[in-house]
Amino acid sequence: MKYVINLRELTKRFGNITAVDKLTLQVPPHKIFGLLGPNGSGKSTTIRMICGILKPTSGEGKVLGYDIEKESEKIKKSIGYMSQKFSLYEDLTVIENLNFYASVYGLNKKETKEKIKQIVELMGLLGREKQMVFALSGGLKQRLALGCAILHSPKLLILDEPTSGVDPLSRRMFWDIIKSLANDGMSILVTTHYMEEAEICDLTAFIFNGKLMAFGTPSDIKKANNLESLEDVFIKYVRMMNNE
Ligand SMILES: Nc1ncnc2c1ncn2[C@@H]1O[C@H](COP(=O)(O)OP(=O)(O)OP(=O)(O)O)[C@@H](O)[C@H]1O
Repeated sequence: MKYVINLRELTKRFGNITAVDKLTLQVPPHKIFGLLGPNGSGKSTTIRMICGILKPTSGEGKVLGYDIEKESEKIKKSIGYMSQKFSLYEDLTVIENLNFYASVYGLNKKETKEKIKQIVELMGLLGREKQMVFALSGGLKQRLALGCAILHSPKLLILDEPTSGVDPLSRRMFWDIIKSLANDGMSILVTTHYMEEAEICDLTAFIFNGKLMAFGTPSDIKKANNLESLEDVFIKYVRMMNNE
């Protein structure tokens, strides 16, 4: 497969608001792809269309080779999704949460046992299997949520602001895991407001008012703008959009 995400002129309007405006981009496999933009720029709307849960007003898109309108069920089964809200059951233990998601994904007994063992180790949750989720720190909850999102070994993992509200050490550990998943062949789409995280991505896209402003590697985008950091690029675009 040439592209895991292939969008052509993808557009979503809500009444007279154009949340996503003729978005065209292609993301090759095995990359960490960062979707960047200020609040309300259209990132979540784009992600909802990519996941097949929101129909575009016009344009088209393929995700893992599947059409986002006609084959949304196949997309839903092949992707992993984690948002800042974590979707964990607070009154269940770590292992009960993992078992629950394994059954949702239809894993058999043997797969469940093997996969959970692997994930508990990878996420640094060894020894905490029987702890209740409500008693875990934000960073541990975040890694457990990530573990639940990858139980079915998705080819594409979508992370919507996954590190909001967790401390710097937890963020560092989280990104080390993301990098190792990408090294093992997973493709990753991540949105973040932290530009130092965006610098880690292999590819980034900046969207403002639903429109694509830049797409490329962090170093190409910095070079094209003659700036030293993605934070400077981000600020430049915000000022341009505000006509400052
Ligand atoms: N269901 C909806 N109905 C009406 N307007 C919507 C709906 N969903 C999003 N919007 C509008 O579309 C625009 C893009 O919103 P979106 O949530 O995609 O932005 P975002 O980049 O994800 O923002 P944030 O960083 O705050 O999560 C905003 O103006 C928002 O108010």
